[in-house]
Amino acid sequence: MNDQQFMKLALQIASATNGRTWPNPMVGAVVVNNGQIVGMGAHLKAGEPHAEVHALNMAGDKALGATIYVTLEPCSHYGRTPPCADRVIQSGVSRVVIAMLDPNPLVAGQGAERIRQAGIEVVTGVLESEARRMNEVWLTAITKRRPFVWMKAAMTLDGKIAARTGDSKWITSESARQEVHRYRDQADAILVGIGTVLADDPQLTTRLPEGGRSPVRVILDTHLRIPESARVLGPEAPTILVCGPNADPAKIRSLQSQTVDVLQVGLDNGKVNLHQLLDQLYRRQITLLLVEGGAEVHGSFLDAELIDKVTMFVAPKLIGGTGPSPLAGNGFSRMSDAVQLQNISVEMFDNDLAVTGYPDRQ
Ligand SMILES: Nc1c(/N=C/[C@H](O)[C@H](O)[C@H](O)COP(=O)(O)O)[nH]c(=O)[nH]c1=O
Ligand SMILES: Nc1c(N[C@@H]2O[C@H](COP(=O)(O)O)[C@@H](O)[C@H]2O)[nH]c(=O)[nH]c1=O
Ligand SMILES: [Zn+2]
Repeated sequence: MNDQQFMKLALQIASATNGRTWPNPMVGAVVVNNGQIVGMGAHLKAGEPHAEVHALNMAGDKALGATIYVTLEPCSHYGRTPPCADRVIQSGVSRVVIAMLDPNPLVAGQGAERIRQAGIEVVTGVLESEARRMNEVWLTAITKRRPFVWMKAAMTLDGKIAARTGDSKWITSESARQEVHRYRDQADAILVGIGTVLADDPQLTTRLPEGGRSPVRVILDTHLRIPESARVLGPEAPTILVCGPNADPAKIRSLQSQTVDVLQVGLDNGKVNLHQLLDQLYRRQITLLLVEGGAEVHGSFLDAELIDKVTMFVAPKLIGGTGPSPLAGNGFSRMSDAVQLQNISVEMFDNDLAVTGYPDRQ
């Protein structure tokens, strides 16, 4: 096997920890001596040992003269764990192959430099784009200091998220909706607007055959119109109600509970300031925010240029009429100003399409 194949293995081990290492990145490491794998490991949970440490512990003295493949530059700082760069140097490996440098300002090339200074050969950029894509969430969070925003919507072929009566059950198939629960299982938080709560009374929990973890529920509700009976106020997952500065204090107190928090943020012409909201959510260590609608919320995230990834489910059915489309808000006046999506992928769930893309940011 060559460098790319061993790095591919390290990436596969890392991606198996999807959604569980936050607010840390997913990282995998493989130690190879004379073409034989002598150690491998992944970072399993923030605060626990890093991938390199697991792999080098497994290799033991077989690390001597070996090559270590790691999907992220060995760290060089004392966070919740000691620096991997030192561990790598002590291990006796003679070559370090890195997929991507670590943009965390605490590391940012210093790890690789320290290893080079110790006279060890360092190669970088092997399967770099795969490594960046795998940690797209963490990369956005660590560089932009806000959660990665993943917009998910579902519409009929004629572009509606509900009938003109508001009825929306169901647009997509059971298997497409199950895929959405796998997104929720990965997400740290899920966000909807009060309109969706009033229309659908959603639970917004993760309900997979194998269980899954329910994200924090974030409800944009500027004037706290949410009824006390709303299912999202239940105890099965934490809920953050986001309202404006002049919401009724009595209502705030009546809504607060063991699992319900009320977060007041500033308003931008009558709507929640999304930059302030994301800053507050980031402070709560939320790095992947799944935005599930409705149209006004999606439109305001688009207007604020805060969408990092889009998945649109398209069901091959026609509802007709003047029902709502997936994105409202201000939008753009010219088609040439439309947000162009890149790195498009299309999946099918029964007859439903799931189109995923990334807004192309110049
Ligand atoms: N109506 C449809 C969707 N509707 C999405 C709305 O957010 C809806 O309120 C929630 O999905 C309901 O959440 P919960 O199941 O109660 O946790 N989303 C979809 O992907 N397909 C559809 O057909
Ligand atoms: N998970 C991971 C790294 N994560 C890096 O270290 C930071 C977290 O440090 P700590 O708080 O000590 O866990 C994280 O933000 C990222 O920059 N580095 C690595 O060498 N290998 C790993 O497996
Ligand atoms: Zn480390």
